[in-house]
Amino acid sequence: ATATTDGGLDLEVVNASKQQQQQHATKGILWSSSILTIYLLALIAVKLSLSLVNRFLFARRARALGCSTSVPVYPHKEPILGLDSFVENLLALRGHRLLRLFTERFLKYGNTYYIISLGRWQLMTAEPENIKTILGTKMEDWPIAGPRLLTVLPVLGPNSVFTANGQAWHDARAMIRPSFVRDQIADLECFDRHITNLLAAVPRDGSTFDMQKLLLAMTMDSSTDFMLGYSTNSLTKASPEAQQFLRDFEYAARESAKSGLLGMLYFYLPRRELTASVKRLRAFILGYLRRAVAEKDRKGSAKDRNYVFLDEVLKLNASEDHTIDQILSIIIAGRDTTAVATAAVFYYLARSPAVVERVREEIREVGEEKPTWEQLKGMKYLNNVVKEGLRLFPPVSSNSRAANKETILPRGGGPDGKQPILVPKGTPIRWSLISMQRRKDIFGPDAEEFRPERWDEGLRVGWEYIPFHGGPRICIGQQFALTQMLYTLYKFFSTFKSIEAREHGPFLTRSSLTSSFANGCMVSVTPEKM
Ligand code: HEM
Repeated sequence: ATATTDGGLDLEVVNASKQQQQQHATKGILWSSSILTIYLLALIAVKLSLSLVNRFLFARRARALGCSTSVPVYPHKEPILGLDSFVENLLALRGHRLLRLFTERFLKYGNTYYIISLGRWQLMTAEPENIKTILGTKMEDWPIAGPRLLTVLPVLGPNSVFTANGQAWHDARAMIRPSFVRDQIADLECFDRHITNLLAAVPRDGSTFDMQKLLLAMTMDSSTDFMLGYSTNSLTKASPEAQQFLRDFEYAARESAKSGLLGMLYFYLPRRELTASVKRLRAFILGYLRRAVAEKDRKGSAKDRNYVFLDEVLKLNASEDHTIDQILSIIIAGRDTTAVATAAVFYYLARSPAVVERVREEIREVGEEKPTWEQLKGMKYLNNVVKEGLRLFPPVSSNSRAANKETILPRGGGPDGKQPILVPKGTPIRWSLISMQRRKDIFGPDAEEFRPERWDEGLRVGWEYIPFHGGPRICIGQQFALTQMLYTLYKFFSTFKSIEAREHGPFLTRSSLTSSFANGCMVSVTPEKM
């Protein structure tokens, strides 16, 4: 290019070379984006082929192991993340119909089926043989993991009896087991004190009250009494610290349920309030722990009762943190469950006057103001009433685990769902006790009805009825809970002639750490002594 007076050629030349540069750049971009596209397509193709190969190999292994490869699948409209079922779950959760939705799906798709849960295949089951395998015969293949772990992890940490697996779980369970031997459970003084407080709080003028709320207060009072030796006394005169403990406990339980729902996402959300609540909960227990240490050798302490869990645990010289982990676990495991299970019995009794009459007859036969453990256990009908309540509304209505290796479940495959299936490593599984314990093919056509007499008619059940689960991790507080329920019912129907339902809407349940009545258990009583 030569110079001109106005420099025009120079400009043209510059413009031309700019254009060329731009063309080069555009070509470069196009080139690299096509390479990227080819690379991505190749990656997808490789992934797809690998997944097809894996599927093929998996199916071959399954067949070689005698497993069926045909397992029902939820008919997703959005089959990548499974957002359709997720939204359906969320809506049901908000409408307090999640448990009902689980049951409806089992009726539609079979007692074991696959569903996508936020991009991940998950198994659902209401099959006793599968649950027996997960909790019993192949427990090692199905540790506490996935949603079940996430739900309690923020509050209990990884070393509590309720969250740990393997040796850590063995150690934690061994630490608390001696505290649940029969002699302790049969000490009814503690229950008596708190049921007396509950009875005093029941309105005598026939007005409506929430039985579930009273029972939640009572079980918190009795479990803190049993564990710490001092009760929160929420039914009578809760101290400001006890009131704060109750608030923190409720808050932590609510937040835990959220973490179960949101999964790992929850751990990225700000959790300052939860951290503060958990810190206060632990400090509350620590206060009693240190007091127990100080009082260990001192006589005549001001404790509410003679047998105290904490005193027994101190003998083991475990660290403060470890002890607090276990105490918090037991309160979380035992408080709401026992309250809701008892509320469920009241819920059904409030709708079954003939059953109440039989219960009162049996109480009259015993005729004691304060029955013994043996007398309570000998009350056949009352025990059946409790059993039937726990069948229709087990407070741990649904639960889950995840496979830590490729493993076999005995049911779910083939046209009748009765053949074994091979489950890939990492698969989470959720079971629904409430759906299983209401199955008509197990409990008969009237499975949805409250009929305690069914337990006297030769009904033979094993893993079909497991409100406390089964296997090595069976609820350690089962006898504690049953005794408290029997004692509560005995004292209640020694005091009141009848109980009436004051709410007749559908059976709505709130799903949190455990299940509960979404709108409480609204009843009134007839204030007449026997
Ligand atoms: C009606 C009342 C109760 C019901 C329905 C119930 C139910 C259950 C269930 C289903 C489990 C197994 C959870 C799992 O493996 O994921 C469990 C575990 C447990 N429960 Fe209960 N429970 C009740 C009351 C209690 C009480 C009163 C206590 C203690 C005072 C208690 C303490 C525990 C503990 C510590 C575990 C963990 C056991 C382990 O993993 O080794 N529960 N409970």
